[in-house]
Amino acid sequence: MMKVVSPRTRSDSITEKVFRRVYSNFNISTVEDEYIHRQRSSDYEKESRLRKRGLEEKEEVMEMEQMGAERIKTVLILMSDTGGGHRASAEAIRDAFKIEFGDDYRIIIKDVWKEYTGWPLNDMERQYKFMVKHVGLWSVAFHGTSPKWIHKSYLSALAAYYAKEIEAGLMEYKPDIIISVHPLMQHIPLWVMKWQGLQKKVIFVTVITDLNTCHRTWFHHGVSRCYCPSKEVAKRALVDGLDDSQIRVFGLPVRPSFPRTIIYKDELRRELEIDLNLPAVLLMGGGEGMGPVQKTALALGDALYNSKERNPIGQLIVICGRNKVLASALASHEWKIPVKVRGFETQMEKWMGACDCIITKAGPGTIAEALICGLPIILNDYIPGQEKGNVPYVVDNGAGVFTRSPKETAKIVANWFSNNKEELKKMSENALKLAQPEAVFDIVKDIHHLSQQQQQRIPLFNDFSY
Ligand SMILES: CCCCC/C=C\C/C=C\CCCCCCCC(=O)OC[C@H](CO)OC(=O)CCCCCCC/C=C\C/C=C\CCCCC
Ligand SMILES: O=c1ccn([C@@H]2O[C@H](COP(=O)(O)OP(=O)(O)O[C@H]3O[C@H](CO)[C@H](O)[C@H](O)[C@H]3O)[C@@H](O)[C@H]2O)c(=O)[nH]1
Repeated sequence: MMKVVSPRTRSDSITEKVFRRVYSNFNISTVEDEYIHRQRSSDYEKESRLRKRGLEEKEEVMEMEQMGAERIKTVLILMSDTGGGHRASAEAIRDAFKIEFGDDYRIIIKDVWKEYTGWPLNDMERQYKFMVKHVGLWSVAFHGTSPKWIHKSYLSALAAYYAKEIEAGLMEYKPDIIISVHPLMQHIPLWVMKWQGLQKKVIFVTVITDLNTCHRTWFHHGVSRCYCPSKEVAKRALVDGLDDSQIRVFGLPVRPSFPRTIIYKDELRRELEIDLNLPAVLLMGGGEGMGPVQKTALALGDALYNSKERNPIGQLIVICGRNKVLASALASHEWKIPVKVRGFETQMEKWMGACDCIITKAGPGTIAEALICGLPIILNDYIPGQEKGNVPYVVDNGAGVFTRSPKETAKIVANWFSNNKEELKKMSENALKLAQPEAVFDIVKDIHHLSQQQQQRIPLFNDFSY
């Protein structure tokens, strides 16, 4: 039973103000009842004092109504550093919330599994890294866990085992909205929320960060929304039984710094100390520096050097991500062309903006960012399973080519930089056509809309339900 705040026990605490807002009708009538009662039995002075209080109370209720509308909402984004893609999307969503809604939302990005649970959930980064290094193992794990009964039974066992820890992790921040940007972060939190009776009170949405052949763990029927980056993924969601009303297709969320960086190539090159006149190719392999990066760099070192005229026809930028072994091997090599070897970069939009084309494994984040920058893409590898479908996504849309051969890759770049500039230009135009720079803004606006609808149905639950 809720406590009724009488005028005599009035307090200025926000909780009570909000409380009184929710129960305003009850509260006002209590004030009036008391006023009438006292009017009958007491002297004039008391009567006028109470009347004044009653007016104050009504004013306060109006003030509280305004406060309620403006109350800061908490958004918890669930992700894991299995690769760099999930964090990049989480940060994109955080930044877009900030740009669109200022301080109306408090955004928290967390790997709740890592911080609150035990093995195997708290060790996914290492397991993922190990499995994708042994692609056969990853392929078996990815496809072997595709049937619902397999991943559901395993995940439900983990949810039951870690229910208390996960509940503590999720509820520490009292989120109004939970956004999952990871394939293994639907089932467990939704089950735990159901057990705690919070399912109707906390909005739960999934933002899928794979462009095509994604894992089925992304699709959970209990979500308010499932944001799909492409029509292909939306089709899979429908086949998996999600309702049309749950699905939205806006594109993959990319950090707003990408569309918002005005690309003055010369200025970026000056800032990054890159040669102003030579065409530049960017070589990378996701957040972990995966794929045939080293061999490709060496092949480019040869192919971009005109040995007859003894001058380079292009330059190379290699971003090794967290792969320190790769970075030190490349840094110690002697190059005939200008080469920059970098580790994990936090301003990828600048490096992409300064280059003319990109070579990468088929990571969805890198692809979506490169498209926004209008970079023709050479895909030189893909992780079986979730990245396989990214190859036709790029190639069939004329935004790039696929080859696993480092020599072939180097030849294509040398050709683009010398005889075939037209093809490079055409592919750049196709890349820009495929880009969806507004996706992340469309996603946060839709979540905001959901949250407003929720507030109308269950006003300000957050102050009372946890
Ligand atoms: C024996 C049955 C095992 C069923 C396992 C089902 C679900 C696993 C859930 C939690 C375990 C935590 C281990 C996580 C390993 C890291 C996976 C990861 O984080 O992948 C991230 C990656 C994108 O960044 O995710 C995906 O693209 C899709 C996720 C695919 C889930 C695959 C999980 C496989 C884990 C262990 C299974 C090992 C062998 C399975 C062999 C099954 C043969 C029937
Ligand atoms: O130095 C670096 C290197 C990379 N990045 C960023 O890291 C992200 C890499 O993401 P990708 O999706 O290209 O690839 P990852 O392999 O790192 O991502 C992982 O998550 C993805 C989902 O988002 C896919 O599931 C993918 O298969 C999986 O390996 C990109 O945003 C890229 O800009 C940096 O910020 N700095």
